[in-house]
Amino acid sequence: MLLFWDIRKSLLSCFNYNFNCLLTAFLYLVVHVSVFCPPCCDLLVMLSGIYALFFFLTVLVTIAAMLCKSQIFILLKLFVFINTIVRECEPSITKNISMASLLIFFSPCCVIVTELEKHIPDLHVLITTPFHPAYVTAERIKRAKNLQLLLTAGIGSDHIDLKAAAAAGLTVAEVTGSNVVSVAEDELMRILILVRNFLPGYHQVINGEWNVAAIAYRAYDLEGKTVGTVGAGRIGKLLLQRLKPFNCNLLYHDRLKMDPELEKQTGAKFEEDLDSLLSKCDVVVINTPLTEKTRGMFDKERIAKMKKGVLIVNNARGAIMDTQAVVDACSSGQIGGYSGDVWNPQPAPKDHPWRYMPNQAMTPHISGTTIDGQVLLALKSLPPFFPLRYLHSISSLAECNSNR
Ligand SMILES: NC(=O)c1ccc[n+]([C@@H]2O[C@H](COP(=O)([O-])OP(=O)(O)OC[C@H]3O[C@@H](n4cnc5c(N)ncnc54)[C@H](O)[C@@H]3O)[C@@H](O)[C@H]2O)c1
Repeated sequence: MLLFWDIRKSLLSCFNYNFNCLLTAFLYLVVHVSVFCPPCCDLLVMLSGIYALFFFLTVLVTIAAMLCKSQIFILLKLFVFINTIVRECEPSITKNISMASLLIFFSPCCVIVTELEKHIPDLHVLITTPFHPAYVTAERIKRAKNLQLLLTAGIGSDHIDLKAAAAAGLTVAEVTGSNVVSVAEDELMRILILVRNFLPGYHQVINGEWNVAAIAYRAYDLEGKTVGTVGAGRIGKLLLQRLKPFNCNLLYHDRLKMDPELEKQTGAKFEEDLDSLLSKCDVVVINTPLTEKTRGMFDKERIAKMKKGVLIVNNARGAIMDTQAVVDACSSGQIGGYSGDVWNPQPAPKDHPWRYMPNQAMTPHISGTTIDGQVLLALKSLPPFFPLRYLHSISSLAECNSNR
């Protein structure tokens, strides 16, 4: 699979550089030889035919390789999770799983969901992603008589009915710590987008407008603002570290206090009481998992306790928010801006109200799916399967971009 990537790279560079050079040289040759040696024309026509055939084949293989690009990360994930099985599961589970019985459902669009329904009674292992989750309901678990392992390709297994999985004796595993940098960076970006009122300016450009005042009246500097993270685990801590140079007042709320050294390094202050943190923050970022306790944690009453015009970033899970309460608060101005990549449910239906509420900067579930995030996800688990040099060869941003 990685070899294929390299083939694609060399084909593209051949196409971009070598081919252009060769073509230019060839055209020079045709013109010069035809002028000075007319009988050679037939030979040149034949050579042109061979060259055109070569070119046509190159284009075909390049297109095929480009189409395969989207499959590469799916395959990377596959290897990550096979490794997870080997490392994290009891031998009693893994020894019964043959590769033939490992059916994978990464993207449950309607066709694949139908496939999932069809195959679920035969599955031993089911791999799903939080990005486009196949909701593993109690009903599906009940039908999956052979299921032994549920793997999540990412962080957060709330799309799985964990109680039903536990009752059925299933192991649920996920790749913790995998794409946390990608999510933390994305959160920083969203904070700036909201604080600087970036999106209306962008829309003005698209719409051929120019109205500085319409943007500036609600654009601020981040410096000096109070920013709080609800949940300071892996992602929350990375965010606090990244916010430190912006000279904000940093607060965090979590079930657990951070290591004093990290508290000192980031300057973040612990707030034991959530509502106390919320009443102080200009910007609130949500970084808790979706659990029984956090589901609907931000309802109408809690949002009302926040500062008027508060900016909220939520890349954790959509269901931590009360959907309608967010819409109402964005409309009334209680929430000054809401941004995130997680929805309830996913994929968000076309009529999801968050698509149409004012002052939102929402995206599909993309914060953890950068190229670097996916390569890192693989790097954390792949070494037993592949020499690292193959992966390093695709991790440079310039290289990835030049291959688009
Ligand atoms: N949008 C994405 O692409 C994406 C990617 C990765 C993770 N996530 C989401 O982000 C969440 C956090 O990821 P992480 O890697 O930082 O997880 P983590 O387990 O390292 O951190 C979660 C933190 O939340 C705290 N917490 C849990 N319940 C709490 C509660 N009721 N009140 C206060 N604090 C509570 C925990 O103590 C922990 O410190 C994941 O569970 C997942 O839902 C989203």
